[in-house]
Amino acid sequence: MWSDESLRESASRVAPAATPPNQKVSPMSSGFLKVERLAKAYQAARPVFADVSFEMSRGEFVCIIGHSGCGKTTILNVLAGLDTASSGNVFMDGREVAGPSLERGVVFQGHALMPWLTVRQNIAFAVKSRWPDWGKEEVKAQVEKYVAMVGLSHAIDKKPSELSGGMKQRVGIARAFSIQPKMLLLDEPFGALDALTRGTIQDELMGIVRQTQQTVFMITHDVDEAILLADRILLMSNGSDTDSGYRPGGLVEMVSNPLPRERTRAQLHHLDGYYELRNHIVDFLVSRAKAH
Ligand SMILES: Nc1ncnc2c1ncn2[C@@H]1O[C@H](COP(=O)(O)OP(=O)(O)OP(=O)(O)O)[C@@H](O)[C@H]1O
Repeated sequence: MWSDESLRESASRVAPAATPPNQKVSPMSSGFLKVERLAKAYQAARPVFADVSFEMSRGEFVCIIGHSGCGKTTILNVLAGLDTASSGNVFMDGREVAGPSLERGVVFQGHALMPWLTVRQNIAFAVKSRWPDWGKEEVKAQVEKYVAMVGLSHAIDKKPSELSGGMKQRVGIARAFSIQPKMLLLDEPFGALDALTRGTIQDELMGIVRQTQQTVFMITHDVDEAILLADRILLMSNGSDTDSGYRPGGLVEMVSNPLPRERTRAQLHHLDGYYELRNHIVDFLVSRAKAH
C-alpha cells in the first residue's frame, strides 16, 4: 500500500570533467544517493545480502529496519565508505563512494568522543579537519552553533567523562552536523539510551534535520522511531535456507510514510494511518523478515 516501487531514473549526467579519474560517474543520477545491486559475501556461496538497490533524494530521511544480522550495518558502512561491497556500486551526488569522506557524517551507538578533549575541542577537531583554512573565530562560531543546536552550551567546556550517556550522544550528533555533511549516516544512535532521553533526542534530531534539510540514512530496531523520523522505511530480510537452497537477505519493501511531515512524538499515536503503518512493519518483522 505504501511501497515505493519506482526507483526513478533520469538521463541527467554529471559533468565528466569534475570527476577524478579513479571514480565512476553514475549513468543515472536522478537520486542524490544511488545504491545499485549491492551484495556482500563473507562466504561466496552464502552472501549476507544481494541485489540491494535503492535511491534517496536530497533532504530525505530513510530508516532501515530488519532483524539482527541481515546486514544493515554493513550497508551503512559501505555508504560511509568504511567497508566495501562484494559487488554493486554506491553513488552519492553523482560520484562513486570509494572511501571515507568528510562529505558523510557517521554516528554510531558508541559516541566515539576523544576522552581527553572537551566538548568544544572534540567538535573543533572535526570542524578544523573539514575546513583547515578557517581561522579561530570561524571555528569557534561553528562549534558553538552546533553545540547550542543540541542544547549543550552549558556543558561546552566539559570532558566526556563529566557527561551523561545522552549528553555524549548529543555531542556525537552535534559533531556530525558541524561538518555540514552531504549525508548523515546513523547506526542505532539512541540504542544505548533510556526511553525518556531517547525520546527527547529523537525530537531534537527531528527538529535539526527539518531545519537543516539534512539527508539522513539511519538504522533502527525501533518501529516507532522509524515512523516518527523517516520519510521512507526500508524493510530488509535475513538470508535463509529454503527448500530450493540458500537465499541471501535483501530489501523486501520500501514503505513510504504517509503521516504529515510535521508530526511529533506526542501526537504520533493519534494520527490517521499510524496504527496501519505500525502493524504493517511489525507484521513484516514477525512473519516475513526471516521467512521466504
Ligand atoms: N568481518 C566479518 N566476517 C564474517 N562475517 C561478518 C563480518 N562482519 C559481519 N559479518 C556477518 O555479516 C552479517 C551482517 O552483519 P551486520 O552487522 O551488517 O548486520 P546487522 O543487520 O547490522 O545486525 P545488528 O542489527 O545485529 O547490528 C552478520 O551475520 C555478521 O555475522
